[in-house]
Formats: sequence, structure tokens, C-alpha cells
Amino acid sequence: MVITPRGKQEEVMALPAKGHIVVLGTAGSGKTTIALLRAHHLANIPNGGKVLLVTFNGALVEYMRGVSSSRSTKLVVENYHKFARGYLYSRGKMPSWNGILGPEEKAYYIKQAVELLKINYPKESTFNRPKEFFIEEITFIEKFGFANLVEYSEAERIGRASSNIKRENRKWIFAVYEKYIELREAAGRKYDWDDMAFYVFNELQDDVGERRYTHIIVDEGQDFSPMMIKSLVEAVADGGSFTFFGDVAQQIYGSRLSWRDSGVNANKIWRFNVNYRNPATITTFAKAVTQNEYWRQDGDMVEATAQIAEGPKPILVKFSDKKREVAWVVERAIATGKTASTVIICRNRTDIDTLLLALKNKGCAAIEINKDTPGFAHLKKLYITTYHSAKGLEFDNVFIPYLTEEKFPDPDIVSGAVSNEDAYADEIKLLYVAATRSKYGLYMTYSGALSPLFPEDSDSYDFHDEEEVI
Ligand SMILES: Nc1ncnc2c1ncn2[C@@H]1O[C@H](COP(=O)(O)OP(=O)(O)OP(=O)(O)O)[C@@H](O)[C@H]1O
Repeated sequence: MVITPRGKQEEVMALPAKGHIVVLGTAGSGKTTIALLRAHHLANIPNGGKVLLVTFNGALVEYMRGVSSSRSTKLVVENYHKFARGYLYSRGKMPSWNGILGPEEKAYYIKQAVELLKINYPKESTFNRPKEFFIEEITFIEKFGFANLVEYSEAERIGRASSNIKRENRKWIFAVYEKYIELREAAGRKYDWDDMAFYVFNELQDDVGERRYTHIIVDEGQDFSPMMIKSLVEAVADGGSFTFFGDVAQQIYGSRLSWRDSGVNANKIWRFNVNYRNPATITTFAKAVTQNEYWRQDGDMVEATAQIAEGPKPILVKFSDKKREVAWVVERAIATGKTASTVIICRNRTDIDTLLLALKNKGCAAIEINKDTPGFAHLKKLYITTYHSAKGLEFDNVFIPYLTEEKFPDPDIVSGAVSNEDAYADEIKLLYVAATRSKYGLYMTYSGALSPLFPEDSDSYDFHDEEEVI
């Protein structure tokens, strides 16, 4: 389908190919579409330089590759970590074996660092805080890229409801961070996934060589850390352009940090407020999600003021047990998947496995979408995925099972978080993302008690008991 950019989309397409551009848009407002179209446009400038289109989600990288039929050798689409590894490798800073520390090992070394400092400072109570607290705080230091204690001490600690740290105690946390780096290096690991961007940025600052990319475009930018954005801005060639597309309502990777702290310097912020994907019935439901008590308001959020599509009101069905719930979801999803693209969105692997098995028993092999899904395309088929991997994608019909208190918010996330409020505020955005994937139908189910993250506004959906639908 050929898409003609409209309104503000058209204005963004026509912006000059230099400087910084920021586009904030509501779900379905064409951010990805315009990111792709602009990337092609820039890559086709005669004698122009190369273009890098970066997105967070691997499934979306594949989707974008699939959507762009006219492949230009000047356009590269990849996720941030591929870019970061490639760049560090090109500078001789990436060990050929895996030099990146995974999250579990990171947690292990941070714990070790705390234990070692405790021995040296037995009276310091900061070291008695839970391990999760240190992991979260060190990740914050990494994502911001504080180079020293002074920078860290002066920073406002944003995006966190509880456990404020007294400024005078930040030195202890920074000491844990430094000890962690020391232990990590002794084990031969140069980076973890959260601080690679810091090293990329520093390396770029020393790198006087020619930049590979003249234009860099970021899609789903709300989930990039300030340091990731900073490093991409730094990677642009002189006279080139950097364009940021994002939606703060869809920030689902728990960092709660703002693009505003990343050194992007745009004269004007473009706001896309026309939703081309969701019917008004779904934008009304999505809005009700943002009015739940656990949702944190953000001035950068863009509300949909107009919709193009039409569709039925979302439904919520209550079942007496999970078995019946799964049976209904499987039967209905198989039926709609025969005539329209349909997805079942789950919170975790276990739920996906349960549903895959139930689908298989009904003779249906659903297509699983994950970060490695090659050449994903939205055919008239049944797909299954997680909330996280559904990000950026769209389907005619969306099924969201298990919206029960017991499963959503995910109890593992809540128990591993420093505060319940933070975990709830992160989890509720998953529901917003999942609901806004739908171009037509939205079918939600639960058994037992309804999730506290579900909208309180019951006018935004139709409620049914199982007897009414079976
Ligand atoms: N100008 C347009 N005319 C017709 N359709 C459009 C237009 N712009 C976008 N669309 C369609 O709207 C849908 C949503 O677009 P897109 O996925 O780019 O939005 P998005 O802002 O990236 O959404 P999200 O943030 O929710 O993932 C797509 O099906 C796209 O083809």
C-alpha cells in the first residue's frame, strides 16, 4: 500500500536534512511509517551519505526490513546494540568473544561489590539496602552515563517514587558502582548491556575519523536511555541530521528516563495526534488505561484527537477458571485468524507455552513473534507474542488473556522491583501498548479477580460473563 503523508507527517517529511528533529506521537500516528519514509527519502538524496534507522525491538527491525520494498544500499536498519557492538568492534574495542555481561552476571557482581564494601565499612547502613536497589541505581548511573561522583551527586533522581537517596549517601552507591566495574574488568568483561552506550559515546568523542552515517533516525525512542541517544547524536556526520520518534505512553522497558536528558537540541517538537490505526472505540479504551490510578502522567504524552478507522467496542470477558478462559481465547482466535491478522498477547513465556499447546491441540500452529522472527509480515493468520515483542506492530484483532490480579502486574516484576508503585507504573504501560496494536477488534479476558491495572472506567468496554459468550 502506498501511504501519502498527511498534515504534520507531511511537514516532517519536508524538513531539511540537517539538525535535530523531535517527533512525539500517539499510538498509531505514523511514527514508524514516517521514520521509514524519511529514511528512504534521505537515502535517496543524490550524492548524499548513508542513513541509519535504529529501533529498539528486534521484531520491529525485521518488520521494517519487510515493509521497505525499495532497498537502498545507503539505508541500514538495525537495533541499537548491533550498532554499538559494530562500532566498538570497528575501533578494536570489542573482544571477539562475548565481552558483554548479561543481567544475571551483572546482578551477581553488584552483590559481590556490596559485600566487599560492607566489610570495609561495617557501620554504613546504606550497604544493607536490598540488592535490587543497587542494581536499579547502578543501571540509572549507566543509562545517564555519569562519569564521576560529582555528576551523579548533582543529578536529580527522576522517575522514582520511593527510596529517595540522601545526597550524602550517593558516594556509597558510586563506590559500589566503581567496585562493580573493577570486579567486572577482572573477569574480562568490558561492558554490560546498559553501559555500552557510555563507551560508544566516549569512543566517538575521541574518534576523529569520518562518520559512517550522515543521517540517523530513531524509532521507538522513548525506550532508549539518554546515553544511547547521546551516542547516536554524536555518531552523526557534520552537517547531517538526527531525528527522534517516540511516544512516552509506550515506554515499556522500565527506565522511566526522558529523552529530554539526552542532549537533543530541537527548536520545535512535532506532535502527531491523528491515530491512523485504532478505531475510536480503542483510543477511548486506551485513554481509560491512562486514567487508572497507577498511570503516571507525563507532559510529553500526546493524546489522539482524531481517528480514521472504525471498529466495535473492546470486550472484557470474565471466566470461572483459566481452563475455560484459554479454551475460549483459542477457539475465537483461531476463527478470527482465518480471515484477518490476529494476535494473542501474553505476559511471559509460560503463558505463551500454555496457549501454544492449547492451540496445537486444536490443530492450529500459531506463528510466534519474538526478537528473532525473520521477515515478519502481518498475514491473515494467527500470531502469538509477548507484550514487549508486540511493540510497534499491528494486527486486525488482538486477544489479551490473563488480565487477572494474580498475573498482571507480573508478580515476578513486582517482587524484584524497589517499589510497587514503580513496578505498577511500568506494567500498566504494557496494557496500553497491547491494546493499541489493534486495527479492529480487542478481546480481553480474565478469571478470578480483575487486574488492578485495568481501567476503572467501565464505559470504555463491554463486559460479559462467560455464559454470554460460550
Ligand atoms: N498518512 C497515512 N495514511 C494512511 N495510513 C497511514 C498514514 N500514516 C500512518 N498510516 C497507517 O497507520 C498505521 C500506524 O502507523 P505506524 O505503525 O507508523 O504508527 P506508530 O505511530 O509508529 O504507532 P505505534 O507507536 O503505536 O507503534 C499503519 O497501518 C500505517 O500504515
